[in-house]
Amino acid sequence: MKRKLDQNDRPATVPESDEPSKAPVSEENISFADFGLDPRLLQAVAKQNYEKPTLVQRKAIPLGLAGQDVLCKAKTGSGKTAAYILPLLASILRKQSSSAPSTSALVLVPTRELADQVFKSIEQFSAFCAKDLQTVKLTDKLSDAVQRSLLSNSPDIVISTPARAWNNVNSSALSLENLKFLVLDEADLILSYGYTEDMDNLSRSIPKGVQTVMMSATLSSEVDALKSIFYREPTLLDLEEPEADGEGITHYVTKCGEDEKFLMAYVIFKLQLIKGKCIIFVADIDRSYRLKLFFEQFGIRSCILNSELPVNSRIHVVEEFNRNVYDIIIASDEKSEMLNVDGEDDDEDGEGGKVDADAEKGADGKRPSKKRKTAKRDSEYGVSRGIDFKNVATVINFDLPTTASSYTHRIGRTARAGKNGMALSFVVPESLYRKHMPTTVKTAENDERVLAKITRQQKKKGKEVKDYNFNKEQVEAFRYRMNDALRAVTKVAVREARTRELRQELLKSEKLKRYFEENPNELSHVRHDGELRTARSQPHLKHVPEYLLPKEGKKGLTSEEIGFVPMRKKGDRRQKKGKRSFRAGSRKGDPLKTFKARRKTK
Ligand SMILES: Nc1ncnc2c1ncn2[C@@H]1O[C@H](COP(=O)(O)OP(=O)(O)OP(=O)(O)O)[C@@H](O)[C@H]1O
Repeated sequence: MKRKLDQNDRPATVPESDEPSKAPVSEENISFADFGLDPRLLQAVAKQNYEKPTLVQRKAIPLGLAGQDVLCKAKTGSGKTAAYILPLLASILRKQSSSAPSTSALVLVPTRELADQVFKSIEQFSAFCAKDLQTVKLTDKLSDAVQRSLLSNSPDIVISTPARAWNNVNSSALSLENLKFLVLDEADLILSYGYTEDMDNLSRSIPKGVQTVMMSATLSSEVDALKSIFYREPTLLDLEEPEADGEGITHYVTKCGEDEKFLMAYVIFKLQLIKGKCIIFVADIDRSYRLKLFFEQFGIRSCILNSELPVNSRIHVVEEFNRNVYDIIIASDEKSEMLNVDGEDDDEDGEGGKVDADAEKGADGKRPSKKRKTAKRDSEYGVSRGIDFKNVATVINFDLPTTASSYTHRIGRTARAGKNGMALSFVVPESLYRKHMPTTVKTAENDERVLAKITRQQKKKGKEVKDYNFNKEQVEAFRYRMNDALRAVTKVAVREARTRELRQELLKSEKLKRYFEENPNELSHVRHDGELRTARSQPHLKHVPEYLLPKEGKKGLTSEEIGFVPMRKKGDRRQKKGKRSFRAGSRKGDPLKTFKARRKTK
């Protein structure tokens, strides 16, 4: 059995290259060039401005290049994608150009969103050798005939969910006969999405000796189960990166009643207490529309992400968010909602997944009928796992997730690639929980108990979960307006908004489908953060009257050190415009100083 490596081990041997031998390079100073990668790959790495490999890349790339099986656990946002893509591409480029075309690599992912992201990463890393390899992703909404024709040329790399991959293998459209490289990205999630049977089937079609790499942010019993598809014992990389003081994520919670969540969200966004881009997680789809309509009342623009929306729109929303077109995404994290309806206990270390899988699977190992009934939802949807939302300053848990593990993945959307970020969670105390939480959101596990687990989980990582120092008295001044807005957001308005958005997005999705490949730049006019206008409009709410604002400005609402998370890089579109940000102490643009909360221009 191969031994387990940890981060203190010296780097695995860098494979031989034709270059004359150099003095050994120390672990920390290793560069991408030291891996002996194909120059075309190095060019692509340089184009992405990656200066140095991250820890997971330093450990996993040499193993991958040496042909070893790897099972790797590394934290969210640590650069796992490049850690497997680079060895995968290197292995394909080593293939004899004279050999007959065949599919050499299969990348299995749990969601369509992730498939799209992996596809784009492969495109970026193969930018200088694009003519030498072909990549196909099978997760778009394509007919079987189209998928068959895509596969007819035996593309070098296929990216797919296990279900799609198996369908195509089963119909002989995809041959895995010459497979050399298998990747399971977000490995622990693959089983919890109900792909057990597909994985079993696929494992029988995969030839022995295929190099297998599994990547995950958590190690769980699902990963153990998946190990059975390995033909060799993998090298285990269990990497825990030390965070320097003040780096990474700062965790805040604020205890509040159900309606106070809306009050705080209003104050936070209308008065720009939090700067930069933000993802707000809510427990279900209706809640996301409720919050969006609520924000609309105040002229706060936001986009929605949920499993009901067409996949093209979902992908486009993430892309545009990453290009800084939008500031706020409201995402319903339906997996965690559905997976924990029975309130099973979860693992405190955030290494969970078992609960997810057990709750998700029926006795036959398939997804439960509850899910089949909601047929319109895409079972291959997922945003809290694996998606690389860029430069997210804050993750707000408007509804607390039901497990500590789910918390880890949600907050992993911020502080990625060595940046800083903030997580703010609204926690409904036990006394109010039973009484006021909507039944759709309520679970057997109440917020306070989940919070206790999260706190323990973070403590083990040396992190503190702090109180968000909100001056509740000052915030109270805004309650009247909050109530006004919330009254307009009726159940009927939410239902209509949901239907309307779906209709609009289906139309947009058609457009996106037609133009995605040919004219990606022409899509800038397809926005996803328009007003739904199904709630009664109250124009006066869009302005913040002077008398509501505390004399001390922002300080009157939150303590000085929280809220602002500098995230922007040079050359950022919005930063260039310089429209929304204001410096501390400057009156210009600060709604608390000018007493005019400005609406974002369209
Ligand atoms: N060596 C590097 N230097 C700078 N940035 C990097 C490097 N490697 C990766 N990144 C960037 O870090 C971000 C996170 O990378 P990636 O999505 O691969 O993380 P991950 O570990 O797969 O996260 P998750 O577990 O959430 O899927 C990406 O924006 C990526 O471009």
